[in-house]
Amino acid sequence: MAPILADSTKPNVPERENYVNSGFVNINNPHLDMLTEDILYHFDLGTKTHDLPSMFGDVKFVCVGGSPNRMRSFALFIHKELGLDGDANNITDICAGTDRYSMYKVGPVLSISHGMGIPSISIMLHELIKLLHHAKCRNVIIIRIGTSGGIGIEPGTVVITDVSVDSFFRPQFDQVILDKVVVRNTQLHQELAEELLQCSQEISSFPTLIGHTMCTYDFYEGQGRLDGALCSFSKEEKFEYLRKAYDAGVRNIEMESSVFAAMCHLCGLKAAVVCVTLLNRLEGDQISSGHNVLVEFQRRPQQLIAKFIKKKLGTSS
Ligand SMILES: O=P(O)(O)O[C@@H]1C[C@H](O)[C@@H](CO)O1
Ligand SMILES: O=c1cc[nH]c(=O)[nH]1
Repeated sequence: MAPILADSTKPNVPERENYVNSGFVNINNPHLDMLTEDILYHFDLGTKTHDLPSMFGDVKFVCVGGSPNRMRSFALFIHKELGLDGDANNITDICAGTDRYSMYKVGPVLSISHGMGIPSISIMLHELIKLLHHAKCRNVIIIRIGTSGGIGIEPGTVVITDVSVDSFFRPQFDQVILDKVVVRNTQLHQELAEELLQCSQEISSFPTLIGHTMCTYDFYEGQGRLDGALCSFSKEEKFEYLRKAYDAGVRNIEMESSVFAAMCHLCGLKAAVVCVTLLNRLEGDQISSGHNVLVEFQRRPQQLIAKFIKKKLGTSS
């Protein structure tokens, strides 16, 4: 068993100040100072090949989500919502030189895909956080707009995460570093979550709530599904587990929030996780709603975040 450590990478400032440290991103890696060039390999960007401050210095909102198509749609949507000049269809993928992630910039909004699961979003976040640092961005808000499985709530409900919990309902992310397990905090920014909930009250077309989000390493066995290629537990055991999760305050399950919360927290980025629920896991495992319903569900977090961004920019009517 690897030794378990409390996190030693924590910036040496009180919790609250972590978010107001001149508004810059807190990078906590002394080795970076030794690099003459930093290549953000999975973005196909670099400090010598690209002028990152002029390309990204004005970014104030970063929205991330699993699918490249969703993040392109979000970029087109936010372009329209912000009433920006030019033809949105000309928006190009900044990461077109690689097929790992897609990235679109629309005014002060960056929309990036992160793929599925903790390893994929974690790589993207390392490079994104360094990009924000190199670009000297300040006061950035980062929001994951995703999909999830709900527990005991109506499909289509949008859940704003207060804390991400692991499969044992613990508010922590266990990062393996060398031969040690480093335990990291997975609290999301509470005021931001409240602000988003308030914003949602102005949208009457779908329910929104704040709750715990369980982050797993897998979609099937890891989320207690009976319909994977492998399953070693009974239907009764599945329901007992999901009911325990509900009683612990979990309202939805997805696969990225824990590392997202942990890394953003450590780097002083104000972060939120806003996921729509595609089904109620107490009613089934298969995502059987029609294509149009699922498309409409996926737009819900986008609508909420567009409203929030417009409010923040003072452009909402
Ligand atoms: O960002 P998305 O909505 O793709 O994230 C959830 C969690 C997994 O990555 C994926 C599973 O279908 O959906
Ligand atoms: O059930 C679900 C649906 C979407 N994403 C998940 O991780 N789980």
